[in-house]
Formats: sequence, C-alpha cells, structure tokens
Amino acid sequence: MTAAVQATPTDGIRLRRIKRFARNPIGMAAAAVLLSILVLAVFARQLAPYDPNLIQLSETLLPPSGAHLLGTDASGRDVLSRLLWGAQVSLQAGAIMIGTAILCGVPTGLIAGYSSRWFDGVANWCANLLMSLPEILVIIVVITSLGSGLTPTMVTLGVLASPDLFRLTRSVVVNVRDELYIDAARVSGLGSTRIIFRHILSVVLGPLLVRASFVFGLAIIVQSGLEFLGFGDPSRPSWGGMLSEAFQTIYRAPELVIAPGAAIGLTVMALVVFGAAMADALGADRGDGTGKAKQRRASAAGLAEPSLDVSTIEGAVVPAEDALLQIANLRVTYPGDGDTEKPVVRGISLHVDRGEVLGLVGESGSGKSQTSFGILGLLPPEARVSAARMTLGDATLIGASEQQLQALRGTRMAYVPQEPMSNLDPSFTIGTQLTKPMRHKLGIGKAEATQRARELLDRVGIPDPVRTMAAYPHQLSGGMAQRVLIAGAVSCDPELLIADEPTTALDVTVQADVLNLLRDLQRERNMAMILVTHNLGVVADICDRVAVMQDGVIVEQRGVRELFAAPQHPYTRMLLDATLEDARPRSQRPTGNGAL
Ligand SMILES: Nc1ncnc2c1ncn2[C@@H]1O[C@H](COP(=O)(O)OP(=O)(O)OP(=O)(O)O)[C@@H](O)[C@H]1O
Repeated sequence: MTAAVQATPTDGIRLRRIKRFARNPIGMAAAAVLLSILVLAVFARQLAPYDPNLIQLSETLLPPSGAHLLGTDASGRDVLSRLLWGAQVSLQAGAIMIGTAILCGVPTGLIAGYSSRWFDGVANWCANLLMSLPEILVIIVVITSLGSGLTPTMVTLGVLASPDLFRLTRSVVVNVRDELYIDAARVSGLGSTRIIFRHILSVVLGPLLVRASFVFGLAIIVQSGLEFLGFGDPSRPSWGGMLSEAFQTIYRAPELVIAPGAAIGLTVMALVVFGAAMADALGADRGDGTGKAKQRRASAAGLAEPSLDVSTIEGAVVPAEDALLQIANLRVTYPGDGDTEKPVVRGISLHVDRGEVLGLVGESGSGKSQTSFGILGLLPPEARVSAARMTLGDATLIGASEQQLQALRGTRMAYVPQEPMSNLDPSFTIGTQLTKPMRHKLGIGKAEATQRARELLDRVGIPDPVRTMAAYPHQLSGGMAQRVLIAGAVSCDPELLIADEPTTALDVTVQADVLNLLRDLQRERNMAMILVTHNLGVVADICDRVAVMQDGVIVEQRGVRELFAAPQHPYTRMLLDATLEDARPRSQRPTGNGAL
C-alpha cells in the first residue's frame, strides 16, 4: 500500500460540517437569532408580563414604560406580551406549513427521481396541477369552509408549496442516481428503500434545508399577510394581526408597526441566512462527481462498424453446458432519434466457468460495461435487454424481477468498479459501508459483521483495519479505496466477480498490487471473474480466456495463449500490435505460473 489514513478517524464529516458552520459568523448570528425567537416563543406563557388579550381601556396607546416595555395598543393590550405570543403563532404556522410541504413533496420527489417510471409521470402531473391552482382563491375557500383555524390554513398552504420541494428533491435525485456509489450500493444487493434513505437522502439534505428555510420564512409572511387582511382569528395574538391593528392607528401611534414589522423581518431574514449557511456547510462535502457515470457512458460514443461476422470466429458462440455464467445472444439497445433504436450490445454469446477468469477487452465504447451491467441487471430503465439465455448457475438473469436480481447481487455476483472514490459514499465510514450490506445479505449481527470486515480488510492488505473502519472515504488513497471495494465485493463469497477496469483510475505503482490481489482472491475462493479492461498486458497476466469486443460484438473469443499466439481477427491483431508495439509478445516469454 502506498498511503495510509491521512487524518484521525474522529475528524469525521459531521464534525467538519459543524466546524465549517461555526466559522461562518453570519450563519452563527442567524442561528442565535432563531434560537432566541424559539426560546421566547416556547416560554411565552412564562415570559409575557400580561395576558395578551387583556383589554384595559384606561391604558390605550401608552408609550414604552417600566410597566409596559413596548407600550400598549389601541385596546390597552400589552404589546410585548402580544409579540411573544405572536411568535408562538408564527413559528407554529411555519412549522405546520413546512412539515406538510416536506411530507408531501420529499418522499414523492425521492421515489419519482429514483424510479423514474410511471410514478414520476403521475407525480409530475400532480405537481403541475397544484402549481396551476390560484393559491389565494384556494385559501379563501378553505377559510370560509373550514374556519380561520391555523392548522387547516397552513396545511393547505403546505400542500400548495409541496411541488416546490418535490421538484427540488426529484432533480437532485435524478442527478445523483447514476453516481457510481449508488451503482455500487445496488451491486452490493441493497434494496431501493435502503439506498434512498441511506445514500440519496443525505445528498438531498443540503438543498432541501435552504429551500425549507425559505418556505418557512414564506409561511410566516403569508400567515401574517392573512392575519393582516383580516382572515385570521381575532382572539389569536399574531404578528400579522398586530400589524393590521397598528395600521388602524398609524397617525396616532406610528411606532406600533415597528415591533411586529421588525419581528417578521428579522425572523424571515434569519431563516434565509441560516438556510444558506447550512447549505454551505453541508454542500462542500460533495465533490462535483454528479453524473460521472453518465459522462463515462457518453464519452464512449461513436465507433466504427465491425468488419467480420462474429459467427465465423472460433469459440465465439457456443457456451459450455456446465459453465457458471452462460450468455447467448445478449442484445442491449437504447431508443434513438424518432422510432429508431441504437444497439450497443449486438447479440453476444459468452460463458465463464467456475474458477475461470475471462478478460473482456475492446476499445472505449465497444460495449464492455453495457455487457457487465446487463449481467448485473443494472442497466438504466430506458435500455432494452434481450437474450436467448443468460444464467448464473441455476438462476436465470434475463427476465428476472428486480427483487430476484437484488437477491443475487452482492451474494452470488459482485462488482468491482473502475473509480473507487466515486463508489464509496462520502457520508459514511468505511466500517458502515462494509458491514451494512453484510448484515443485510448474510443476516449476521453487528459484532460478527465488524469482525468479518476487519478480517477482510486485513486480507486485502489494509495495514490498520481498525483505523480504516473508522475512516471516511476522503481519508483513503485511491489504492486503499479500491482494496476496500474489493473487500466489500468478496464479503458475501460471490460465485462471479465482475471487475470493470479495476486499476484504470489508480496510480501505476499500485495497479499491479491490486491486480495480484484480485487474482489471489479469485484463486483462493475459486470465483469466476470477468475482468473488463483495455489492457491486453493485464489480460495476459491474469486471464484464462479472452473475449474481444468491437462495437457491441464479440469478434474473437479464445484461450489467452491461443489468442496471443495467433490472433484471428484483424481488430484483435490491431489491438495486440498497439499493446505490444514496444514489447516482446508475452506469448513468447517464458511462463511463470502457467498463465502464459
Ligand atoms: N444510457 C445510454 N443511452 C444510450 N447509449 C448508451 C447509454 N449508455 C451507454 N451507451 C452507449 O453504449 C455504448 C457502449 O458503452 P460502454 O460503456 O459499454 O462501453 P465500454 O466498452 O465499457 O467503454 P469504456 O471502456 O470507455 O467504459 C457506447 O456507444 C455508449 O455511448
């Protein structure tokens, strides 16, 4: 290993967020203001010197004095007492509205963004409908039919505000759902609900906090506005009501507008500033990795037509009957322009025996990852997948339900990705990310999972497993992160491991170590392995057989020795020439362990 854990494990993300927030003086001031208002509102009964509705006609419009710190209004009521009770009403109104908006908007946004199926369509339609309703008219109808109680009014406003949170949540989820660590969580066999609540909700939290604090402020303004317009309950002391009454005596006592006006302004301002400061503190943890998987797929576009009919190539078609993984005529297509289809995997057939390593090679965009994700059942919903056969032992993969595939992923087939850092969730410790899937998949307790995780980390060459378990991904080097992912992939003893260019993103000095580790683990556990790679040198070192892909087709498939000794297909020859330009062919070198 080239690097060690770089910071103390206790210096976790939560602590860093708190510290970052604490370093923002404006955010801290806003938090202090909000906290003070909350305390005043909660203890209004104890703090208010008078009953807020106590009318004393002998004491109307008194200026501030020792008896009445903020004076009295036109009915002789104590302004300070009404202000304190009004804070309670305003905060209650905001809480009801934001609570309703979050309840209606966030879960629906999470599901719509993550599943992107019929639910997305229905939820969007409902959001559009709600947004098109004239809010004031709806509120007037609600108040006239249900009365001026705080709850029905604010619940209605919350429902009307929920499309805003729905759209925000949905768009964040759509951006993050193709992140590699979400794929990794899927591969480890976690269900959608767990992925949403564990990995996606934490990303939504930052933008949601900003918007929620804004909606909270809006709730206070709208509720005060309704009271101001006379839609409130006159027996309920409120800032809006106070403002309305102050306007009636504006010429005699203009100072009466100051207290409620300042209270509304200060609270709303503090909410907005607090939300923005929180977002800053939360947001800086997330890199700009959003959509990396998408970028990776998009960059692979635009390839030449293959020049040879696949059926003529030896070993390309017929899968062995006793093979662990058997694929016949796998096709993956995507909707193209208009009614056209864009085929990206075009009827490939391959097999992998137990304990065998198959190298899947080909240039960028040839369909290697699409084939891998097709096997794992992780292609995007718009992909159309078909095959005459796709089985893993006794399990049929093609046409299997998401639930069946989920049961296989992590336990019988596992995945090691290309970019280790993006495949680890930055919000959780390595220990949590290793033990949770094990507990879920193997049904073991926390202590056993922790022990297993430590042993696995030790096995994959992590020098201090206990310390690494407590570390967050950003505290690891790329090589260590990849070892952690390898440990996670083999943690439930899979029969098939798919390693998708597992060393491409790593420093050259650790590439060989990681490949050796994969090969050792594969041998120890007699796992079948598909190694996706561009690199024929890696194929020569590790693989037993190799399938060469070009533009969605396997153009040549045979034993590594034979392929290197006598490549049949011009594309294979070209790949070999490119790889071995400056090197003596491996097929002509003396073999070490029998691989070549
Ligand atoms: N969601 C998608 N919609 C349409 N086309 C896609 C989608 N995802 C991938 N493709 C296309 O599928 C083809 C094969 O992509 P794939 O990622 O399997 O290539 P690859 O051989 O793994 O390349 P690389 O080595 O760069 O990862 C590419 O042309 C790519 O543009």
